[in-house]
Amino acid sequence: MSSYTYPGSGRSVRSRSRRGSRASGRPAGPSTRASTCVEDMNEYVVALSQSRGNGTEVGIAVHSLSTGHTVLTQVADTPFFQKTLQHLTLHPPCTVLVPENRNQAGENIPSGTQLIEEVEDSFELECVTLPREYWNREKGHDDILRLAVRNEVQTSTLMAAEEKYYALCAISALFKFLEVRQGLKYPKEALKIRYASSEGTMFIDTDTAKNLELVKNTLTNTTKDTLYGILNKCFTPMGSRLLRGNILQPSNIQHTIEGRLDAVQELLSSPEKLKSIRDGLKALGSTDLDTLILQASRKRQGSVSVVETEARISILLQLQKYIQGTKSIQEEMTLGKCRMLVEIQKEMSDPMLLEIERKIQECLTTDGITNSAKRRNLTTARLYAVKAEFNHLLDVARTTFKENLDDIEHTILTSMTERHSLHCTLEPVENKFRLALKPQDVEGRALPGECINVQRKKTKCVFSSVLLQHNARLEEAQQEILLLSGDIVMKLLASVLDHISGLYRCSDAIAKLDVLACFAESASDGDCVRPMFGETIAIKLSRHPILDKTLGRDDCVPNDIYAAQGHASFQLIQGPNMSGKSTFLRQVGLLTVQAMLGCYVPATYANFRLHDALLSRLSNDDSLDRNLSTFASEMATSAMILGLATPNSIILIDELGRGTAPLEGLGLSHAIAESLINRQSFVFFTTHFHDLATTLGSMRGVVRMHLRVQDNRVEDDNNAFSTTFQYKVEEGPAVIEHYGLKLAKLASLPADVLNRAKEAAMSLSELEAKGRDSTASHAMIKRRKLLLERREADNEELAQTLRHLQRESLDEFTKTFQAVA
Ligand SMILES: Nc1ncnc2c1ncn2[C@@H]1O[C@H](COP(=O)(O)OP(=O)(O)OP(=O)(O)O)[C@@H](O)[C@H]1O
Repeated sequence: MSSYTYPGSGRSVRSRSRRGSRASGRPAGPSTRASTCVEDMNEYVVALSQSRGNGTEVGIAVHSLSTGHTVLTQVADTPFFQKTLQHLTLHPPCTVLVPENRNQAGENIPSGTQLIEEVEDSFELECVTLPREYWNREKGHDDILRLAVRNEVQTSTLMAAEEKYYALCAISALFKFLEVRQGLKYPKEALKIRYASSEGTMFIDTDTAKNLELVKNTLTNTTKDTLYGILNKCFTPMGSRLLRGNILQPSNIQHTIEGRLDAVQELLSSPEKLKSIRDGLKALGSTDLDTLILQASRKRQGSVSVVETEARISILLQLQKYIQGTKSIQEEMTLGKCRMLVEIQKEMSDPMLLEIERKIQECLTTDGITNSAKRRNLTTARLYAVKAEFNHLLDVARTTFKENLDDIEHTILTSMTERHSLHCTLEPVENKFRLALKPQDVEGRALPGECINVQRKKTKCVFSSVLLQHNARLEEAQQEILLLSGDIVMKLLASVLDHISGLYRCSDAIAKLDVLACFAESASDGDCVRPMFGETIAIKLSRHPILDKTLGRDDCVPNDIYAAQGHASFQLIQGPNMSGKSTFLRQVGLLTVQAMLGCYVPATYANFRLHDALLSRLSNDDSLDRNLSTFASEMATSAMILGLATPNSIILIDELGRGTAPLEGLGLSHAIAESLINRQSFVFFTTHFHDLATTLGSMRGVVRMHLRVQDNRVEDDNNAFSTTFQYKVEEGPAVIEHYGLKLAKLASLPADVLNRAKEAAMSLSELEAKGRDSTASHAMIKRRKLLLERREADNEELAQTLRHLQRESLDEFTKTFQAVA
């Protein structure tokens, strides 16, 4: 068991080696290493509040440090906390807060130790404990009231969180931590806080997200060659964020998905419109509107110093530019017919945005201090950022300033020319002025004594003058202007933020539009088809979405996929090593996610089901880095799958039972498969166990498939042969035997080793065949004996036994018949 130190509130709770901690403790949980991607930069502060005792109710509050977005939720979790981990994968944490508890001796101990272990192992961080009094339901409720932007989202958040005790506790601890420990004080009603329900989404456990490489390439630790990487053609950070969230938690509500598909179809039908919209989005640049809104909220209060005023003006001008940018996009959308595009257009033309634009336009000059061409004239820009005639007092101060400036210009410049023949110019710098001369005017020449702070540069010589320094009136007037401007800008920002909900709505709308336009763009450059949804999975000539891009369309072999409730829910897939089994499984998973995002898929026809969960046991999650044995990991993942699988789940299992003795592996694989068949989940199951095909083959719902391989056999004493992998999935059992040996030959294993391996394999096959015969005769003897014994038993029991034996014999007959055929 891991050793913890209990150093008191707010300090790390763990002082153990992460590796190996599980090996000595409870059974290993499924690998849950998070699938974060580089862009996320783990920027979320997360608070977790778990029900006491054996319950697994977990309240989660997450807060983005860059956008201020706060999401709370409460989940009834599995024993290994997959749902909590999935939520954290969506919001990669930099800090995780947990409540501290006291044991009988009055010492502080972290509560929910198992949850803490899972989180620490998955996200490679150490949780931070906070005193119990921070975790307060009422305070959580008040925080939402105090900090959330007042709009319909706040109302629905309060309603949804009303009965969620642990979620409210978590949010109260979160804000207490941010305010007290981090000194982050948010102004009232400035944050986007929402309650997220997992209802209406497909659950994807963290292992599956990782193994399908949905958002992170495990080899390169980037988004390259991931589903996110190939789909993400978004221009805005909000769009990319939304896309990533949707990939990790796709919708399973048909209305929502069809709405997106309608929008994509409409954009696809008008390439010019799509291009103009994407050009408009591109012009918005990489500015993160959510971050900008948060910065604006933070600047709502504070000093009116020059630096602060400058920052406020910069934010206001960026907001104005953003709103103007959205206008051009709206114009392109006026012809929108489908529901979602109409809604987006409505959100983007929110009257609040026009009001914000009007207010900024009325007050500020647009070519203010953000204009880089004028940066050298910063002081002047600062002084004239607020428009003339906007404020009478400001106009008066400016007139005084101008008079002083003219006066100085006249006195000093004239005096310099007349007395020293130096033709100076006046140059504003920071909050003061200085004089400047061209280098050739001062070359080899000493400057008069009244010139001080002389700096000779390549392009000019700058200096100050005693006269200039003593001009207090000029500085006074300048300060007056800056103070008045600061006050005006502060009020302007506050009045702009009265419309903060309009800004947040606009940000959401831009994100949605960006994602839809990116789906349309992806669909426009390839043979993709609009997916449909029904009771069966039927996909014609589908391509692996990532291989399609990386290998190229010509080299990516298309495959049909079919599964249906009842007669074909369990696909048992066999084939030699390297024949493409794992790739096929991943293809099924990726296409399912892609379709449920509302995205066209690479196929010629596609019908999907809407699933409640996508679960998997794929072969590259052996978690060596977590000191888990392959077998322990397999069993834990299988337990998780069996715990969550329903008839609406889609499950991908790749070569189960490899990590233990073959017979045990076969037995476990059979039992797990049988359980999934009985649940009627849609399962794609690859295996190297030939016997599994025999034991499962006759069960209702099982369809046997194989990956076609062309065996170019010229088998002689030298084992000369070659195998062509065709990556084509076909119905029926696999036909090539000892393909492992053939692949080993291709890998240039020494000939003597190969020959020995072949001999051993042949002998084992013979032994196995003999064993099967003797087992069969043994079973027959047992059956006869049983029949004799049953003669004495009551008639019904006898009838049942006979029926059972009849079924068994029939099955065996069918199998023999199929084998002979
Ligand atoms: N449909 C396809 N089109 C093109 N190439 C493919 C296709 N399917 C698989 N491949 C290629 O074949 C290689 C082997 O595929 P994969 O790993 O899926 O085989 P496998 O049967 O699972 O092998 P093993 O049993 O050894 O794990 C992959 O590297 C992949 O690039």
